[in-house]
Amino acid sequence: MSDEDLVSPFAGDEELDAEASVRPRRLSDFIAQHRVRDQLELLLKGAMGRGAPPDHILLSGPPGLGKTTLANIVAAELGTGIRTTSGPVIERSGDLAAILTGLGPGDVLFIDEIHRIAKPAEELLYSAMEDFRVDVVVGKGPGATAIPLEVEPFTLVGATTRAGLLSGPMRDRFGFVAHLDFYSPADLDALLHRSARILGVPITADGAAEIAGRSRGTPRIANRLLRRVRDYAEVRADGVVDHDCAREALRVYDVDALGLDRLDRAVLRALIESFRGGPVGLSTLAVAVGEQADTVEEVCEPFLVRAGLLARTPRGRVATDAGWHHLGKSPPSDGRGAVQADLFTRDG
Ligand SMILES: Nc1ncnc2c1ncn2[C@@H]1O[C@H](COP(=O)(O)OP(=O)(O)OP(=O)(O)O)[C@@H](O)[C@H]1O
Ligand SMILES: [Mg+2]
Repeated sequence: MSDEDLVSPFAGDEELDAEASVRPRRLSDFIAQHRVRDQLELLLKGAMGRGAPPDHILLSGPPGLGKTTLANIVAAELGTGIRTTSGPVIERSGDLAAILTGLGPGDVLFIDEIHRIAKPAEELLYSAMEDFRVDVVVGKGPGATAIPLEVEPFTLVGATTRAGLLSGPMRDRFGFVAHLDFYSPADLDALLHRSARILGVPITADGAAEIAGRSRGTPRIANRLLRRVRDYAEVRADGVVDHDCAREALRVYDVDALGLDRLDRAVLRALIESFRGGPVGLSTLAVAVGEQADTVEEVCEPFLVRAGLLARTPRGRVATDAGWHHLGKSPPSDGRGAVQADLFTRDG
């Protein structure tokens, strides 16, 4: 992963091992998200008390907030096996039928990116979820016959970053839907102390706070920044992650006080310096920073909008007052920058 991607919410290929070492295994280790944790605990304990698998569970929320972690925790709490697959991998309904009929009683089937499952497989999943049986069609044309197969009672845990793309019938078949929200700096602070303890990295309260504030509300980013700051602490300092060390390390990696990286700042700077705060169209803005419009829209903008620095208006992108202040500049006195970040989140 390049340092450009240091604040990306997506996991890099070589990052999974590093993540596994600090991934919470039980509900009691899962930091924050108290509402979801509470509800899940009731759901799981209730089901265990009855000796039946719990309702199917849908976990939705942005990348890096703990969906895969929770899916594994569900199986650990239930004491069952877990079979993991993902929507894009299941191309044919036969693939899914094989997975379903291979499940042991009470197992958890985790389907990541469930909104990307192919339609025929999705339909097969409906009957499996509802009646614990699937009809496998053998042969083609008029001679095709449907062979009903039993599936052991199981719990489907689906994860999606795009709950809106899930079909209605699919969503209706989940008895429990949990939406994960971004974490507060205090939550990330607790998370960083936990990770540091597991990694054996000495960390001070203000060191953790410094990293937490730059982690964009995302555990994956907090853990990643911790790993980079640890490198710095071990190579250039005395090994302790304290405030100065965290600040210096993140300066080296170009992650600023709000968690913006170089490209995020370039977008904001172009908007303010080249277009006087906007409004300006997405493609024009993208050309100004020498990036693809898609990259600007999908990688930079969501966080700039969430941080209240940029707004999408029907006439184009606009820097908010906070955006001007973040670059150490005063917004224009005509109040153009005063647009509320949350007023126009629709695309412009
Ligand atoms: N509540 C939490 N407490 C402690 N660590 C967490 C928590 N949530 C997430 N993490 C850590 O953050 C990392 C990313 O979490 P996870 O892989 O579960 O995210 P995800 O929602 O599945 O992301 P994606 O959408 O990219 O699949 C994990 O390594 C895990 O250690
Ligand atoms: Mg995941």
